[in-house]
Amino acid sequence: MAAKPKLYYFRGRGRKEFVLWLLAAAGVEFEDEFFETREQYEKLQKDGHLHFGQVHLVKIDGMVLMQTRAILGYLAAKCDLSGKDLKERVGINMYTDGNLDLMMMMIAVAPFEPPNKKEESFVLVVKKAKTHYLPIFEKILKDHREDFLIGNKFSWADVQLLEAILMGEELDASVLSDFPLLKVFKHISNIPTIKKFLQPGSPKKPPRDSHYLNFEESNLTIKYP
Ligand SMILES: N[C@@H](CCC(=O)N[C@@H](CS)C(=O)NCC(=O)O)C(=O)O
Repeated sequence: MAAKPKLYYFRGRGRKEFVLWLLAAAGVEFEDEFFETREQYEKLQKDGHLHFGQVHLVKIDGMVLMQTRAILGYLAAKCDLSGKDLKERVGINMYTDGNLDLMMMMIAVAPFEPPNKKEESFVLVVKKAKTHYLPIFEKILKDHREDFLIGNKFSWADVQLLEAILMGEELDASVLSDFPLLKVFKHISNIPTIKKFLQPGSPKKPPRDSHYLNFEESNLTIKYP
């Protein structure tokens, strides 16, 4: 990759996290820019950079990219993590899209519930993960009989599944207890690029804390379609 991609987002775990994971797993260096104030974000809007008025935004290869799935699709293809042909690519897209639904509940829905509903919402997300999403991925691995979700090569679908598993374990350490194949799959966290990303001090963001939530709630018109 020629120049380093530059990522623009708020300081905290959100949609950009998926992009961070993908680039980190691919071993691509990037620059991580944060907005600390509403004004910095509005400046991007005023300068006409945000087509749909929202972030995140990635500058790469002379382009300014927006929209999570589009950005991820481009980066995955560029980093050779999107399968060997169109059939593998559409399989990867199906798995990653399904998985994004789960992760969005964890990072963009439950944390923003009012205090009296937050805990209940996290419990519900964990339940959904255990009863719906993880059984699906367990079955995919069982039927596919490979170390990876698609083909026999590490792909963007694997990166995202590991991300979702670790996010789930932050909420419930025993989330994988009924999923033996997912437990084995989790060993991909030993891939050197991923291992590095999981070390303290990497660009990986912690779950949204109350300070960051307060910032978002008072500064942003958060819309999560
Ligand atoms: N469809 C867009 C949604 C982007 C989005 O909802 N961005 C939020 C942060 S995750 C945002 O910019 N919120 C600020 C606002 O709307 O004022 C994508 O996938 O990138």
